[in-house]
Amino acid sequence: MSAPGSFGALLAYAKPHRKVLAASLGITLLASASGLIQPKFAQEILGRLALGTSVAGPILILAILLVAGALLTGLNAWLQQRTSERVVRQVRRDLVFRLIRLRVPELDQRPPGDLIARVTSDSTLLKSAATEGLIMSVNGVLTFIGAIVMMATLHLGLLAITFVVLLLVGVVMTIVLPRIKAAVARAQDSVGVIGAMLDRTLGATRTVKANGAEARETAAAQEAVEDAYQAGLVGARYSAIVSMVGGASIQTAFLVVLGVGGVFVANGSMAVSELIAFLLYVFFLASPIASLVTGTSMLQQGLGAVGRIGEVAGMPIEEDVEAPGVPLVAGPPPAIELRGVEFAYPGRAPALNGISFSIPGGTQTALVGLSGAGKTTLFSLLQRFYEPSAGTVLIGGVDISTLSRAEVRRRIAYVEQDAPAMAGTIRANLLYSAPEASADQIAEALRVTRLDGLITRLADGLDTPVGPRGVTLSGGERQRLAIARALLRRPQVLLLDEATAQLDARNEQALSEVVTGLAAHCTVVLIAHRLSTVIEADQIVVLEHGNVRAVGTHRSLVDDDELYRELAATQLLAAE
Ligand SMILES: Nc1ncnc2c1ncn2[C@@H]1O[C@H](COP(=O)(O)OP(=O)(O)OP(=O)(O)O)[C@@H](O)[C@H]1O
Repeated sequence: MSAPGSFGALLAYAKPHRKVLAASLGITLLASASGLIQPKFAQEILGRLALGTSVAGPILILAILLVAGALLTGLNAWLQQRTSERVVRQVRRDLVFRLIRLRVPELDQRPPGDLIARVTSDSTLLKSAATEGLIMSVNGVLTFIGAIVMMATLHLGLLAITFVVLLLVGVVMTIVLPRIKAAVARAQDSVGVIGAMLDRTLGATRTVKANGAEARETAAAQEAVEDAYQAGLVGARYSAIVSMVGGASIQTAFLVVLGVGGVFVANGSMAVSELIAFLLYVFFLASPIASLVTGTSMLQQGLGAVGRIGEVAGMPIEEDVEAPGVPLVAGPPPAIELRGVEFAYPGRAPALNGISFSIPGGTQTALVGLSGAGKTTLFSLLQRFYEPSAGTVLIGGVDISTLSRAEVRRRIAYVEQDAPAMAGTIRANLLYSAPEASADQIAEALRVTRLDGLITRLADGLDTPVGPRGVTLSGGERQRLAIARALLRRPQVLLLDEATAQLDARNEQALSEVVTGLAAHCTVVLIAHRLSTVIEADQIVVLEHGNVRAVGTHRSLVDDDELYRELAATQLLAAE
């Protein structure tokens, strides 16, 4: 695979469209060739006029060439732009596919706004580079060679003079073009930062407003806006230099050729018609040079974006999560076993230090411990969001590292710590875990989670939108919605991360009873900070600094474990 940002990587995007691009290049060359022979016809017409013979033939051919050239140019523009759109569509499809499947460790490190910018903004820059830029560059080179050959047939001395002047363009382009690429990459990085900043701010609007931090957030985003502007200016400056040198060199070449050619004509070593044809070629050169300049600038801009797009292609994804239409795994609730499980987040002290304990199938186990003890981390390992650095996790006696992630996750329903609802309606949120759920099943899940009252109060009932991240619901309603979603999944294993933390006493009690009842159908593991859920548990695992400190029932732990007793006596496990 080509390195991100390399020309090879850019070509890879164009490769699937090589036939259309080749056709388009062919048309471009044809149009250029027709332009290339026009000065020859002009020379012919001038010659015939001098001799007094008919010029009708050459004029007719010239007219046909002009019309055909215009038609071909139109067709070409359409072909190129359609291909550009297709390239962008493919890049966006690939990026979206990969971003949704990025591994959790990668996602935990990357600001979503920057990742989004790669799909929206970087891909747009690639648009013209992978098609128009490529064709213009190749066409520029080939037409340039064509013009040089034609000029060589007219006068070698004048060609040599023209060359010297044009050499300047080559030197300037070699120096300037890599700088355009760097400037574009910097500008795109800044666009990514703007996305990341806004994502951060808009994702926490209430915190921003409550802290009166609008000015600070605006200033931070404006800094990135300014960076993008400055980088854009640098790119614009270099592009201007290239165009200026391109244009000036043509004019210089024209004047020099006119002067020197004039001398040749005066001393009779060159015909006037030859000089005029040669001068027309010098002017004609402006077109391939402009093509080259614009085309290579576009390519450099594309390369700046290709680097950022290619980075995503290099990020590891979860390749084993595709399971379209595969039903949840049915069967008796499985036992869960952890054997010597060790884990550390990148660059952090170990979060789990060789944990071992068993959860019998069809029971309810509560994990308790001080904040940061490693409870949520354990859930992440159970679902293979992260992999342990040592030890084994077994579900139903099977080492989950031998199963695909899809298979592991199909057994499990998970209610996250902050129970996020997804933008959309209440119904969409419920069906997210179980698209096939019947109206009766939905009604039952709502009844159990005591959401039925809320639904009847809402004018649009189940079709009420919940807003971004479910902001139009209360914290407790959001939590109950997440639990209802998990129940509809009818999982073998139910993981509840402090799922009842935001519920009022009545709802909490009701849900605790539901959860206890569920243990008959699935293995329930819950992270608990409150006593009511813990008391009912068949087993309680007390974690401390990534170690299992004690395992037992509420009664036995109150008697035997000091930390548990302390937890039970304080707000963590509220009043007995
Ligand atoms: N994604 C992450 N990247 C790096 N470190 C993390 C990450 N998630 C958690 N940690 C760290 O790992 C340790 C264990 O965190 P974990 O979330 O498992 O604790 P917890 O017992 O669930 O705490 P709480 O009860 O407060 O939710 C903590 O020190 C935490 O700072």
